[in-house]
Amino acid sequence: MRLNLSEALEIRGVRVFRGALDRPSQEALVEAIRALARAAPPFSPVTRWGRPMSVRMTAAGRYGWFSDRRGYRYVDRHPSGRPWPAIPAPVLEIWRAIAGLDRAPDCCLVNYYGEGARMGLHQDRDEADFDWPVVSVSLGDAALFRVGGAERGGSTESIWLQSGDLAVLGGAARLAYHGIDRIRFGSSDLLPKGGRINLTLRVVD
Ligand SMILES: O=C(O)CCC(=O)C(=O)O
Ligand SMILES: [Fe+2]
Repeated sequence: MRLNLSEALEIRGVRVFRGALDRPSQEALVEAIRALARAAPPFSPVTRWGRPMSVRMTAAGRYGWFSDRRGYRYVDRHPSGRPWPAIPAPVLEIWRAIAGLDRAPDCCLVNYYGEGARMGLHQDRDEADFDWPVVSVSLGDAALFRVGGAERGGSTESIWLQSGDLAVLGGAARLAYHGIDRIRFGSSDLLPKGGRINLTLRVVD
């Protein structure tokens, strides 16, 4: 992994490292995610109101995130009943560069955005310790990322996340509301069928 953290900007306290991953690094990540998805096939979680989410998901690590009519939670197994695969080494390298060596992430959540997929404004608050950041990696098509404050209903700002960008929700922005309004389908040629992959690295418990 070649990481370039020199081009940093901030949106509502969320740090964005533009072009942090060069093309070979992005391709290496996609390869690793392909292998992960063979071991833990992506699925469409259902919200607690019974609606399938437009994003497909899978995960690696000790925990993956799951949702059904009982609500949202971390679980230690893929829906198949098998444990989640290990977090790929290049993904761990990104975490170490941002969050250091003291703690490895427990979860690498993998979100797949096809044409028309989006993710509503939410906080990442199912983790036990908000001192650890959530580190997000964007691969493939550009995505309109919206960020607000720690309270629902406040003002928001938006930025297009591009393939190879990292975003870090940490410090005062750890509980910032955020979401993906839309993707610009087909804007990147990283993924042969188009779409976007987002990875989020999290310390869970
Ligand atoms: O796709 C993204 O960039 C954000 C994903 C996200 O917020 C999440 O998985 O909690
Ligand atoms: Fe999130």
